[in-house]
Amino acid sequence: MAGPVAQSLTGINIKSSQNRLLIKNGRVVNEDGMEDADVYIEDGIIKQVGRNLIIPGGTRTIDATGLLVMPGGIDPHTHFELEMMGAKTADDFYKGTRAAVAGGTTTIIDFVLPEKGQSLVEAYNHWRQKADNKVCCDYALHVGVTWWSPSVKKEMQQLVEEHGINSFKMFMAYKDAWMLNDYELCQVMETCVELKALPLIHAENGSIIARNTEKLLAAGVTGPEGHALSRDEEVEAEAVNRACVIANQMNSPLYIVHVMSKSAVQALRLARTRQKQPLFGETLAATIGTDGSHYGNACFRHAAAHVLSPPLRARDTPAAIVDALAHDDLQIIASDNCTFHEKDKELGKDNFSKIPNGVNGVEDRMAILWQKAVNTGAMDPCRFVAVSSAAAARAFHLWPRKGRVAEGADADLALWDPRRERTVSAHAHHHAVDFNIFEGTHVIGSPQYVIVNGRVCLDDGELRVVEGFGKFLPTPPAAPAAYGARERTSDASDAPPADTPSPRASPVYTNGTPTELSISNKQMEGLSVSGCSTPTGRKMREPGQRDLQNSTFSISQELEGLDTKTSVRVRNPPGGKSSGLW
Ligand SMILES: NC(=O)NCCC(=O)O
Ligand SMILES: [Zn+2]
Ligand SMILES: [Zn+2]
Repeated sequence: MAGPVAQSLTGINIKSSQNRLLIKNGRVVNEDGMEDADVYIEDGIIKQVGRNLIIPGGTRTIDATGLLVMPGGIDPHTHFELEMMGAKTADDFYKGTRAAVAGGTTTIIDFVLPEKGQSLVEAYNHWRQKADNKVCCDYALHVGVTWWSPSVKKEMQQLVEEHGINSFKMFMAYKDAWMLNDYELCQVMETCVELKALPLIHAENGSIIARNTEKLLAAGVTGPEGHALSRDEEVEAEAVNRACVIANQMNSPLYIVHVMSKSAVQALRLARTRQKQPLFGETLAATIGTDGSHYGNACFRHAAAHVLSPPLRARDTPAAIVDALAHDDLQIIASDNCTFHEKDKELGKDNFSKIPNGVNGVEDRMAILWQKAVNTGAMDPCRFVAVSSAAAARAFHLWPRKGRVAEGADADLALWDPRRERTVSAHAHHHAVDFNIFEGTHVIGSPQYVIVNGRVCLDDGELRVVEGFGKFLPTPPAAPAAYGARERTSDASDAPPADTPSPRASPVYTNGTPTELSISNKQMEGLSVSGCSTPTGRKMREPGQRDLQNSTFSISQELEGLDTKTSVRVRNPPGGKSSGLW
């Protein structure tokens, strides 16, 4: 008798402590505001957010005093278990998602990349097989359109309608491998519009890169420095501009992956003034956390470890890219985690064009962003949440189930300690690879707890992930952020579908026409815009924007005198003027 009773009692205890969780005394941060509030979680879902909550007995309590309770990070760009350029990435779906969770990321979106001529659905099934039993956190998938034919078009439809895919990546680079020509890009984008899927673009001019590479090799430049020389900023910016023009002609929204240069940001900024449909810009932790000076390192291993495409840029680029993220020229930060062991990077020992492309980032993305953007004062914690989580949730139609601390949302949380100090190192990271491009970077701010679907996976600094615990997230088409913007005339029209949880507070949007919103200093007196995120990528321009950088606010109020098609929710900070953050 004693055995079964004890077992069942233990079972109850385990069940209750796993299923019920109270996070007390923390400061909840969303993209549009912060509040001191407790968070109660049951069965993987956030059930209550507020003060003086009534909580059932047997609930585990985490004291979050001094911690920021933020939505877990969403990294919309990873490559786990990818075979590329004759090598296979070091991080598989287990080690990759384990590293993600260690750094505060609770959802990743990986890329299915079919071989030329391979069925897209077959490649998708292969990716599901690789990932499903290994992921430690939830994941979704983009599918690459690496070749084109009528059968590919049919399979895109099948993937959207039957397999939960709502985004397709195209390459303007990797000539003779994944690259599509402009005519093909037009057709893929048209198909995306028909399916209400979001087209993603790797924007670099592959033909110029191929020719430059031939010339550099002929001139005896074979080392990793040749990688950057073969594809300078102009080569990226031209492709960004061309991709935007093609999207505009096809009347398509567009998402540019891994924007790496100031010139590319400038091209995006210009395009956005004329773009008819939403335009998203993604950058990488690598871009803000390091720079292209490493390509000149005499050690091949060191220089090659930094090779990715587009390449890292000049030393002034990281600060400029942080600024672009802070001011909504860019909306999202990803990692493009694509790690290769030293022996694989050596495939390009005598020819830089054969170095497998890719770096780490899924683990350190959030801490690097915090260090480079929040600790420097470029960004407030709300904007941090927007670019590291909420904006990706919106773009890929996971919002507000993901990317938000709110009743009804998935209990994916990063309990962030803004005082926790550490030095990034390959000796301490959780990647499979033995090199870290952020080696030696001192960061202040890291997660102390990470909760994945209600399970405490980083527990007071100790990593306790479970292989296969995560699940595949089907992403439906017609994300409002990509396809709903033109119809939107008020916050209400952006309401989530009936089957998704409603957020606690209305998000901030500019919407309607593709004009830039300008707010005068007079209009801004005593007011702060709530959050800085705009799902359509529309910008809020000077002088209003700067005034908003360090603001906290609570009471909603509509600004008068703005274009009637533009609805901006503003909040009056307690006491009239902006106060400190936390
Ligand atoms: N970015 C990179 O260098 N490697 C991963 C493949 C890609 O995203 O282009
Ligand atoms: Zn790419
Ligand atoms: Zn990539």
